[in-house]
Amino acid sequence: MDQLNAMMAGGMDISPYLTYSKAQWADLRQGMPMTLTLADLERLRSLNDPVSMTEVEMIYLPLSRLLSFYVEATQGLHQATQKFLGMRAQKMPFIIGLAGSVAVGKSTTARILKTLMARWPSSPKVDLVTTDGFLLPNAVLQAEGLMERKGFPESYDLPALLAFLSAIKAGQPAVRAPVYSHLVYDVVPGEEVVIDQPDILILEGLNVLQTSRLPKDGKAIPFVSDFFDFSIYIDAGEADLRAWYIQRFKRLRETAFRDPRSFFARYAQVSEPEAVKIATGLWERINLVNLSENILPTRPRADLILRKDSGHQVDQVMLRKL
Ligand SMILES: Nc1ncnc2c1ncn2[C@@H]1O[C@H](COP(=O)(O)OP(=O)(O)O)[C@@H](O)[C@H]1O
Ligand SMILES: CC(C)(COP(=O)(O)O)[C@@H](O)C(=O)NCCC(=O)O
Repeated sequence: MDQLNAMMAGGMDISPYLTYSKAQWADLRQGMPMTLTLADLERLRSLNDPVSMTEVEMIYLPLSRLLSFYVEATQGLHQATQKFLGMRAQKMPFIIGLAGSVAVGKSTTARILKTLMARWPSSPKVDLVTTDGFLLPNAVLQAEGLMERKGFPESYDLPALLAFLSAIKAGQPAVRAPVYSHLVYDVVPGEEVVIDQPDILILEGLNVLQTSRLPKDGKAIPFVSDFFDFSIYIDAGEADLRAWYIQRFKRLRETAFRDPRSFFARYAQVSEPEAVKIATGLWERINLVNLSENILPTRPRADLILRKDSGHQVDQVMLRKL
């Protein structure tokens, strides 16, 4: 600690990250071939996310190259342990955690990375799971007074998420995960996804880097991030996130909210100023509080931080060096 203080007093750079501008990061693509078409990108992009082919070239291809090195190195390390122990070679899935605020664009990034990695020459099996499936059902949230805390740590079935990750890491076949519907705003009873021994799993969600639950009864509870081989945090300023959330809400009024099954169907009927007021309220009461209390504090735990500018474009990349 004394040494750390001395370094800080001496003005030494002790940031654990290397920081790259967009252009510097883009250079690190090197020979990584473009394997996405514009049609692929249009299919992968979420509502209100203007991600472009240039963004894929400059940001996601270098990241795909970096991940290909990490996956190979991690598999090599795992094989070394198995060789040392005289064990039969067994596959160990590489797990990537993807965190960030509501409306930052995690889903689009996750789907682009999944597709790019699945198209590596080794054709790995890549799966994507979102943590919303592990939210407690609305009936439970209502009974516990947590409807306005959806997305907060206490709104998830953490033991179920940890059991899921531990089964995946152990290489178990056909591991099941529950499914959430944004349309009905609830977990879908009886619906599940089956994850069958992937080479790579992306786990995407607001709180995947969170650590705040302290051991109960002296028993240590693992963090979700203990299962990660690599983690990414998508970062943006609060004013931009708020604007994107409200813009998306307005666009959802013209699309998903028109579906009579939509939990928010009533918001398709109100005037636009009224809808903006409702979206601002949801942002301020729920998502902003969650961002400042539970999500943003986890940013320094990520291996890589993608920072977006107000146009939704990544303008800076920070890669952990320590
Ligand atoms: N009320 C809603 N109805 C339908 N789709 C929604 C709704 N809210 C969010 N979505 C969609 O759900 C996905 C996840 O959204 P979110 O949790 O805000 O994360 P992110 O924007 O970081 O991907 C996005 O693809 C978004 O378009
Ligand atoms: C479903 C979510 C909690 C995101 O869950 P995640 O997949 O990140 O675990 C979020 O998109 C959400 O709906 N938040 C509640 C407040 C709101 O309606 O905006």
